[in-house]
Amino acid sequence: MFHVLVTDAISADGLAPLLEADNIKVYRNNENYNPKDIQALLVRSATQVNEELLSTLPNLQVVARAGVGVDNIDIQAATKHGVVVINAPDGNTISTAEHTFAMISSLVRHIPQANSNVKGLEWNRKKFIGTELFGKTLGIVGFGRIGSEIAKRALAFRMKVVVYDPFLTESRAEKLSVTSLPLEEVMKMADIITVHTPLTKDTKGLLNKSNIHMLKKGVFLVNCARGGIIEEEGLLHFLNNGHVAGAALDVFEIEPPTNRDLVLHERVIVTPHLGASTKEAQYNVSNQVSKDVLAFLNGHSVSTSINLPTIPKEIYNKIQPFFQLGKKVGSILSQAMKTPVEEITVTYAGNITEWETSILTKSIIAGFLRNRVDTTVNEVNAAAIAKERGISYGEKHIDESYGYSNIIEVEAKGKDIRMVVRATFIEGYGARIVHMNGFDIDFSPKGHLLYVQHTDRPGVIGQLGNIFGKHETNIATMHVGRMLQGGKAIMMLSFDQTLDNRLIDEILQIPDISSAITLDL
Ligand SMILES: NC(=O)C1=CN([C@@H]2O[C@H](COP(=O)(O)OP(=O)(O)OC[C@H]3O[C@@H](n4cnc5c(N)ncnc54)[C@H](O)[C@@H]3O)[C@@H](O)[C@H]2O)C=CC1
Ligand SMILES: O=C(O)CCC(=O)C(=O)O
Repeated sequence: MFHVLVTDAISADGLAPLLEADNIKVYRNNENYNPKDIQALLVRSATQVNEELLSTLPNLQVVARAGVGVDNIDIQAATKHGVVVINAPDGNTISTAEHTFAMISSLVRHIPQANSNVKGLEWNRKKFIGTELFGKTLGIVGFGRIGSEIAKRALAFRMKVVVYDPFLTESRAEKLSVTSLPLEEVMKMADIITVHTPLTKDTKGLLNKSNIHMLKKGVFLVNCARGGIIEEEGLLHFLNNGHVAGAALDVFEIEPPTNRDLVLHERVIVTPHLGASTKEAQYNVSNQVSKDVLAFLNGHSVSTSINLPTIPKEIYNKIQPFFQLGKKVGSILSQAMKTPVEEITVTYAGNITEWETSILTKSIIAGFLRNRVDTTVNEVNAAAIAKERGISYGEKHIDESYGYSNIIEVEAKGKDIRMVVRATFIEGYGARIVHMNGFDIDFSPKGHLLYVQHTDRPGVIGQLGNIFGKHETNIATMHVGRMLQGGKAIMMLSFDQTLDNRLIDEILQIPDISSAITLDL
C-alpha cells in the first residue's frame, strides 16, 4: 500500500485516479497519518516544500505540484533527498491566459473601479473614460505556454503583439504572428506590458525603479505570473508620478500582499492569485499529477518531471528491466570491491544503444552508491552524491555485444583496483551476469550470493561443500568460471538466506580460496 499526503486545496474530482486505486491510501492534511509512511506529497502553492518539511518525511519519493510554478518547492533539497518533483505544466494555461486577458480588459476600462462606484450608489461616467485595445501594442515578456495563448487573444482583438523571450525562436514567433524584439525595444513600444516568465534570478525585478521610466508614458502593466517580476516599490513610484497609467496584479511579492499603498492605489486592480482558479484548470492539474503520482509509485514513467529526465512511456516500458539489472550490477561492484572507487564507466552495446541511456547510467550509479551511503539514493540524486563522494562517471556506446542482443558493462576503478561486470537481459529468460573480471560466467543476479575467487584445482569445491554441509546451509545454485585449467577461477553460489560471517571465515581457511565475498541483491 502506498501512502499519499495532500496538503493544499486540490480538486477532489481530479484526485480520482489516486482515490480509486486499490494500492493507494490518500490522507488530507487534517487527518491522522504517520509521516514515516508518506511516499508521495501533493501540493498547490501554499505548502512550502523545504528542507525542514522534507526531513520530516523520510520515505518520501515524489512531490507533485498541482500547477506550473514550483517556486514553493526547494528543488535542490528535494533532489538531495532523492525526491522526484513533478508538476502539471499545461493544465491551467488557458485559465491563466483568460484571467490575464480579463485583467487587461478590466484595467483599460476601469471595470472594477466603475463597479465599486455604481455599487456605492454613484453614477460617475466621466471618471471612467477608458482606452481601446484595438490598434494598441501589447508587449509580452515571457512567451511560453501562457504568453503565447495571450498573444492569440490579443491578435483577435486586433492588437499588435511584440514579445521578449530570450529562448524564443524566429520561426515560432513568425508562426504565432508576433514580433520578437529585445527587451528594451518591447519596453519602448508597448502600450501595455504583461509578464509571463517564471520568477528566477534573471526575472526578479525585470521591470524596476531604475528602468520603468523607459516605458511609454501612460503604459499599463500586468503581472499574473509571479510577484516581484515587476518590482512593487518601483511600480508604486511610477504610478504615483503618473508615468504608469495603471496596473493589474494577480500575484505579489508576499502573498497575501502587505504593500497596502500598492493594493489600495486607485489605478491598481488586484485579484488574490486567481489565474488558475477555475473548475477546469483545477481538475486538469489535479488529474494530471494524480495520474503521474500513481504511475510513479507503480514503477512507471511520469509525463513530466522537474529533476528527472522524462522518457516516453513506450521506451520506458522497454528499458524498465534494465533499470533493475543496472542497479544490481552497481550493487555487485560496490559490495565486491569494498574499497574507494574513483571512476565508473558504463558501456552499452546491442539494441540498448537505440535508447536514451543516461538515466540508466544514473540507476547503475545509484545501485553502486546505495551500499555506501546512508541516505536514499536514486536516479534523481545519484549524480550529485557521486560528485560529493569524488566519483566521476561516464558512459559510451560500442558495437561489440559478445553475441548477446544487449550488453551493459560496468567498469569501476579505484587506486590499484579495477573490476568489470558485464550483464545482459534476455527476453523470456531474465537478467544474467555473463562476465566478471575476465571470467565468463552465467548467473541470475538476485538473492544471497557468495562470490569466491579460487584456484581451479580438484577438491576445492568439495571442501567448500563440506563446510556448508557441516553448517546445514543449502547451496541453491552454483556457477563456475575459469580461463585456463588449473589457473585462477571464480564461483558464484546462491543461498536462501544471508551467510554468517563465521562461515565465511572458515571458507577463507581453504588454501586455494583467495577471497569469498557475500553479495546481497
Ligand atoms: N497566476 C496564476 O495563478 C498562475 C501563474 N503562473 C505563472 O505564469 C508563469 C508562466 O507560466 P507558463 O507560461 O506556463 O510557463 P512557460 O515555462 O511555458 O513559459 C515561461 C517563458 O518564460 C521565458 N523566460 C524565461 N526566462 C526569461 C527571461 N529572463 N526573460 C524573458 N522570458 C523568459 C521562457 O523562455 C518561457 O518561454 C510562471 O511564472 C507560472 O508560475 C502559471 C499558472 C497560473
Ligand atoms: O492556483 C494555484 O495553485 C496557483 C497556480 C500557479 O500559480 C501556478 O500554477 O504556477
